[in-house]
Amino acid sequence: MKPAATISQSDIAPPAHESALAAISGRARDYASLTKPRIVFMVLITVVVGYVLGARGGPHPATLLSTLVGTGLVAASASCLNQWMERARDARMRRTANRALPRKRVSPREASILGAVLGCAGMALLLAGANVPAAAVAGTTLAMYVLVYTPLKPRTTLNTAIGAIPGALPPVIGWAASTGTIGMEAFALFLIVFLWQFPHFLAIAWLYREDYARGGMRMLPNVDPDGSITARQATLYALSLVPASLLPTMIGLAGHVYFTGALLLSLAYLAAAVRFWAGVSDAGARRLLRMSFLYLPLVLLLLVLNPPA
Ligand code: HEM
Ligand SMILES: CC(C)=CCC/C(C)=C/CC/C(C)=C/COP(=O)(O)OP(=O)(O)O
Repeated sequence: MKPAATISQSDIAPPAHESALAAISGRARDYASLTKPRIVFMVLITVVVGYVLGARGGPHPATLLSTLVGTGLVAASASCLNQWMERARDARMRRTANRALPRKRVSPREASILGAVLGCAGMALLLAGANVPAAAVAGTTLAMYVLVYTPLKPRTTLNTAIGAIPGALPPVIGWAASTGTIGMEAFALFLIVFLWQFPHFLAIAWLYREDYARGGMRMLPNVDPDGSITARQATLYALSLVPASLLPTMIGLAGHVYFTGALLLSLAYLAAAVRFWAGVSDAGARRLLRMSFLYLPLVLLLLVLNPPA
């Protein structure tokens, strides 16, 4: 029988090419995580909706593709630069301490270069493959997110109201890419996503209030310990989202099935906010956050599926 002592490391270690592949895929995962892929995906859904509604009757696949890839790259750049700027604060918060920068799996220099390259590539693609209005809105979105919202996070609780502007501009990018203009319809899409964000991030701000305080971020729950103002604000914004959700039908952008669906969904979102307000709790905030993840994709789907009669 072969004595145990003769079993060498090479008997159990993976072959060299396999560990090299694992190291490369680990690196790729670290870089990809800097782009917050799930948020970029959701942002791109709002872009598609803006584009398709603007292009009813004749979407141009090549322009749509350039718009999506271009905006995706710009949004990825925004997240990357945001994490580069917040690396020290992210290290102090549990939710973000495991990110690639605080864990030192990617260097600040690499992240800033990646952010700049993604941003330039995305802007160039939008200019070449979409149009100037779409590129201008995307550039404004990037600048507002990175140069205004991100530096304001540790300074004022108004940061989120300002961050909601770049958050709501992506459907306008889509609309501008397909129509070359920014009109009333683009404003209706902007308004829905803008108002939708308040209950979304106020629920998050409540759930992570201790974490935000550790990181020195000024969020409403940090100056509102019993959550009454936070929950009231979430409810008021959910309430204003009810008429805003109906606007697309009123301005001839969507039909009556959309109207009914949007009414029911916005009332359900409002009910979750009211329930959170009636008895502020983590469970209530979690329900409201889950409802936010349900409301937006469904309303956007109805918008695309139900054109005006
Ligand atoms: C001021 C505006 C916003 C703020 C402060 C905000 C904040 C956040 C935070 C902190 C999370 C992480 C929650 C967690 O880890 O449990 C999150 C998740 C998410 N947000 Fe927002 N958000 C905003 C706007 C938006 C917009 C405009 C979209 C897309 C249209 C969006 C889509 C998402 C998605 C899809 C997730 C889940 C991502 C994941 O699980 O990785 N958010 N948001
Ligand atoms: C085209 C383009 C530039 C699109 C960008 C749109 C975008 C990134 C929307 C997200 C909005 C937002 C304020 C997210 C929260 O970031 P956060 O910094 O509060 O999140 P964190 O605390 O998890 O870092």
